[in-house]
Amino acid sequence: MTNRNVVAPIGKSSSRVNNTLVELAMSISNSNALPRAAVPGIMALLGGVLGLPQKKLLMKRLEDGSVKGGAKVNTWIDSMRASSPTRLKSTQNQDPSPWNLYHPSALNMFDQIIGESKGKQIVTFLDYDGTLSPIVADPDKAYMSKKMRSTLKDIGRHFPTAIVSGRCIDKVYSFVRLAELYYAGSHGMDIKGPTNRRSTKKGNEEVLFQPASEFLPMINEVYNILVEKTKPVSGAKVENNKFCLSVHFRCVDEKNWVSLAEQVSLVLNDYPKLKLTEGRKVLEIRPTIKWDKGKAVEFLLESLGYANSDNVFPIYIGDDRTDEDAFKVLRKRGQGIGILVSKIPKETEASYILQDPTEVGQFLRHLVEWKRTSTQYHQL
Ligand SMILES: O=P(O)(O)OC[C@H]1O[C@H](O[C@H]2O[C@H](CO)[C@@H](O)[C@H](O)[C@H]2O)[C@H](O)[C@@H](O)[C@@H]1O
Repeated sequence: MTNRNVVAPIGKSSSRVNNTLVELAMSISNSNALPRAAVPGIMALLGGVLGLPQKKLLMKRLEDGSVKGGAKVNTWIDSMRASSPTRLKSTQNQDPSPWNLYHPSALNMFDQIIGESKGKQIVTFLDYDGTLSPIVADPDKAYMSKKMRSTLKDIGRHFPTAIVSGRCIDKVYSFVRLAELYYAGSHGMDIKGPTNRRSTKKGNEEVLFQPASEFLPMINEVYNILVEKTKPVSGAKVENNKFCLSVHFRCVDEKNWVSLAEQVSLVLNDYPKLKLTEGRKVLEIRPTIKWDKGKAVEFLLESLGYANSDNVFPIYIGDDRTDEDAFKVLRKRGQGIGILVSKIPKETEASYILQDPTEVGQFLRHLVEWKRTSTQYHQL
């Protein structure tokens, strides 16, 4: 094939073809299916068929983002894979590895944890997906079990309790349906307090804090763009979490992950005020404000009157990278404990481990039982 066969006549269609070639060149450079050594040759070949303006465009795009973007896209994908590996190797029933030694099971260490909390008010902070509900393919069907809900009801009766989620509050509330709890949705950017069940049909309406409200129009705009751009990718799903968005990869064939991530990257190039974090087979887009689940925990502790108190023992349970911000806050305060929900070793600021939502349920029921018994003992 000669260059002449590829280059379209001068005019609009020529520039369209050449712009497509620029996109193609970027996809090739970003692709991790090709050996890196092959990329310069292919780029040179495509460079040969492009007109000068497109060459300049290609050079510029490659310089200020796309090759860099390629590395970025691959990092996102590696990170998503690491957060949710397909083949899970349980950490239980293995020889104790250093990771198991440094991050023991919160169930095995229950008595020690309770000992540490002595004389202090326990406050529980619970992530939703992967912590209270098992990970499922369809994010709209991530229901909690009846048993978990009744455990959560008991937990809320005995301890101030907040659900801290990447989801929008309405969605997470529709799964939990407990008006007596605090909710920090959109990664803590939407905080609401308990409400009197009779005063509102919907449940939680008491807004405490919304630090990203000015981003609402931008988030909606990006949501609409992403829905359009990702339509051709089979299995891709964009979820509007009010102050942030999730692009789901779970049902997308892995060979299409790079091109889906590239689409997201291209859209985000036009929105420097938004940033991206990686979760479990999901890319999460949110405002670049300095607010996260950790800040939400601090805000809630302050609202509960424990800003500078030594008499509080927060327990934060979560499974995701975004929960690390909360684990860090507890470490920094030197108060309470972080519990990571994971079957595999992960880098974490949490002190203890629970394997899955079933173990989370067991741990929470132990807490309820302990509280009931100790209250009865004090009443004697
Ligand atoms: O902070 P979280 O409550 O853990 O929210 C993080 C994301 O959770 C949801 O996605 C995850 O769970 C889905 C249902 O099990 C699963 O299909 C998806 O692959 C997981 O990433 C939620 O849908 C996202 O919007 C949240 O950002």
